[in-house]
Formats: sequence, C-alpha cells, structure tokens
Amino acid sequence: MFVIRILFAGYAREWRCSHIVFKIQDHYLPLRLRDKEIDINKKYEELRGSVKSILNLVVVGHVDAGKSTLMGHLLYLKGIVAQRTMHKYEQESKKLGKQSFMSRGVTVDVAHRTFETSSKTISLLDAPGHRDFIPSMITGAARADVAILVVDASTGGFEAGFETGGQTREHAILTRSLGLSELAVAVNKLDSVDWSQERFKEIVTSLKHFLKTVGYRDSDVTYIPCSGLTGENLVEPPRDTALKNWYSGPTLLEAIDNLPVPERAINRPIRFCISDVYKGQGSSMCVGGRLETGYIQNGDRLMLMPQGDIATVKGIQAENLEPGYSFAGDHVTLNISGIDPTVLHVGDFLCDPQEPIPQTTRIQARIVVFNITVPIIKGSQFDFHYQSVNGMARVKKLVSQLHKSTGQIIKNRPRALVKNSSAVIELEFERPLCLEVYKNYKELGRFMLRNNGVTVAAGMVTQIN
Ligand SMILES: Nc1nc2c(ncn2[C@@H]2O[C@H](COP(=O)(O)OP(=O)(O)OP(=O)(O)O)[C@@H](O)[C@H]2O)c(=O)[nH]1
Repeated sequence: MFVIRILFAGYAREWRCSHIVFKIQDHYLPLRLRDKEIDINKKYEELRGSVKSILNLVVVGHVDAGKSTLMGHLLYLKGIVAQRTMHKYEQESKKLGKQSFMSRGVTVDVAHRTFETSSKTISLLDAPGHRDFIPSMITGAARADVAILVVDASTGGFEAGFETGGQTREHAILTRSLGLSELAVAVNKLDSVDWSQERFKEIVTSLKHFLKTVGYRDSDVTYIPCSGLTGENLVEPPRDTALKNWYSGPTLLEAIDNLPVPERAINRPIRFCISDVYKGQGSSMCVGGRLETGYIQNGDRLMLMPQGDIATVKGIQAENLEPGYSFAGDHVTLNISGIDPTVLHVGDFLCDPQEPIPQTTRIQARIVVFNITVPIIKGSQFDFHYQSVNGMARVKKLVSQLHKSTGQIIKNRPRALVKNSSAVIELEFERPLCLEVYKNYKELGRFMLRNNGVTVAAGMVTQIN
C-alpha cells in the first residue's frame, strides 16, 4: 500500500482512495494534543487527593487452587456478591460435582470487580489458572500493579501446582517478569489439613526459596493462611482456634491493603494501550484499556499507533471515577470520534501526537530463558506477548550470553541458549509493533516469548532498532 505525505497547513487528515492512503500533515504546525495545558498536578490533587488510590490486582495460581472461591467469598463478605447469587452458584457447582460454590462461570462473573480496603480501592482482574489460559493471564498480569498468588495447601495439592507442569512456578515467574514486584501469597484450603502450622511452614519454606530465585525479596512477599471455602482469615481475623493458636498476622484483606500503589506517571507522554474495542453511540467508537502514562481529558486529540490516525476524545468513563479525566494507572473506556473503526485493534496505542510511541520490526532485548527442552538458536520463532499485543518474532541474532546473577558477558555470539540461561538477543517481528525501551517505560518494555503454549522466556527491551 502507498502512503503519500503532502505538507499542508492544518491538522493531519487522512482519506483513502482505492488502495492509496493520503496523509496530509504539517511539519511546521504540528498537531497538538490539546489547545491549553492545565496544571495537572493541581488537578490531580483536586480530583483524586481525597479519593482512595486505586490498586489493580490480579489473582493467579494453579488450576483449582481455589481462586474463584477465595475471591468470590471475599467479595461476598464485603457485601458485593449477594447471598442469592452465592446460593445459585453453590447449587450449580453441586450439579457439576464441585464442592465449591464458585464454578468456572463465576470466574467470568467475578472479573473486573472493585472493592474497598481501608486505604485503597481495589480493581480486581481475575485470571483463570488452566494452562490454556496463560495468554489471558499474561494480559491480566500485564495490566495489574500487584498480584495474589493462590496456592492449594491440601495434601498433594500444593505439590501438584508446584512441581514441573504446575502453574504455581510459571505464574510467579510471569508476575515478576511483568514487573509486579510485591506478592501476597494466599495459602488456601488450609481447613482441609486442620489448620496445620507445619503444613503452612513447609509451603512457605518451599515458596520462599523459589520466589527468591525468581527475584522476589523476602520483604516483598506476605504469606496468609486462609480458606476460601470457610471464609476463615479473609476479612475478619481467624475465629477457628486451630488457626488462632499460632497465627496473628494480617487477614487477606489487610495484606491486600498493605500492597503498595506504584507511582502514577501522570507527567509523562500519553501511552494508552487498547485492550477492548466496541461500537459507541452514533459514529463514535469505545476503546477500553489502561492508561500507562500521562493523563487524558475530554477533547484531547490522540494519535493511534501504529496507524498514525488521529482520534478525538469525546468521553471518558471508569467505575467509581469522575468522568472527563483519566490519569496514569486508570483502567478506563474512552469514547472517541474521527477514526475509521476498521483501523482500530486490540493492542494498538493511543498517544500524544507530538510524542507517539515508537514502532519497530526489530529490537534488542535482554532475556531470561525458562525451563526449555529445545535450545534457542538463530532463526527460532516465537509468539511475542506484550501488554495486549501478540505477534510473531524470530531470533535474528544471539548477541551474548550473560551471567545470570551478575549480568556480565560470559560469551559473545553463543550458538545456542539452553534452559535457565540469560542473554542479549535481537528479535525481528513479522509486522511492526509499538514498544518502548524498558529503562524509559518499565511497563511498556517487558515481554514474554512463548512456543506451543509454553512460556520460553521473559525479556526486557534494551534497544529499538
Ligand atoms: N477444602 C477446601 N476446598 C476448597 C477451598 N477453596 C476451593 N476449594 C475446592 O477447590 C475446587 C476448585 O475451586 P475453584 O475456586 O473453582 O478454583 P479455581 O482456582 O478458581 O479454578 P480455575 O478457575 O479452574 O483455575 C473447588 O471445587 C472446591 O472444592 C478451600 O478453601 N478449602
């Protein structure tokens, strides 16, 4: 397809003629994001100063660890899920042969709920635990600030999730690799082992050792003994003497409240990653997603990347937030106009037109290789997962192999990368992707490489070529 650029006074416009796209752009009067700048720090203080900070939380863990039951029960105790709904699911679960009152159907129902802790509003992003769901778990985790890792404390249950093939390890590696630096570990189903302190200690010891190798410091992780089924130690301190006798730490809700809210980069250029697209009223479109950096207000003109089209923001909506403004870290729906719906895709970015996100077909990256069986060589192909983006990537060059802990080069141009190694590589994409260098935009510079449903490596973009 041809793109013809004509220099012309006025805003950037675009129209199509057969297969030729004309773009009229003025380089002397560049398209402005907004006509007047406001004191954004003052505005933020005015709008959000007295509002509880929002923490985006993802719940991860091995299949059947009890994630839905746990979060469903917590929401019920907080008065968010009605008893009638709980009863309905209990009946349905019984019919399905599950003891739990939460079936997979509830996992969907529970997704995207908000609830309050004493100092925060928690936006809950649920993530199914089954192996097939890892890509959606990556999407969930990529949008979260912090994570709860749910482990099954029942006899053999923890081991099933923790040994090779279980998702406990993989999920912990993924959350860390995606930049979630603090973790609350719900040691769930402890009722099934009579609240055994030995069992709790055994699980904590195994996890502590493993989580350290992944990059979590001991002080970044809190372990909470609990039961999603009985509701013990979720919102209220334990009542069961078998647990009360040896545990006086935080409840799950307190542990969530203690998780830190990352600093919101509201003064940086706009980076809004689209994770949902649907039709709005009239000719407008709605795009859902997370504003990674900057702030957006009604009337802003944003550039859609990688396409380069210009959209105007007509409305901003989010649960429990004031309309008309969105700040870094918010999950919002934008109502936009002036854009051809056929060019909008999940994974695209809306940006400041004067400082759009770079797009590229080639990057240099530092990767950590997981427990693979087939070594990575020049020419290896992978699914590249990043934010809501998914594309094909080929290894163009193995630049150097690094020492895992010191990061020093131990070999230049290695012929292959084996399991648990660390390296600098060059990747080439099938189609242009919008990315940032990790050191400039932490959230936009991390990715995963997957092959045949298995996560092969996690990486950080070090250079955009
Ligand atoms: N004893 C006991 N059993 C539990 C508890 N929580 C969940 N279960 C059982 O664990 C099974 C799985 O619970 P779910 O909540 O569906 O697990 P999940 O992790 O959401 O499952 P997926 O969404 O399929 O990954 C249920 O059938 C319950 O019987 C608990 O606290 N104690």
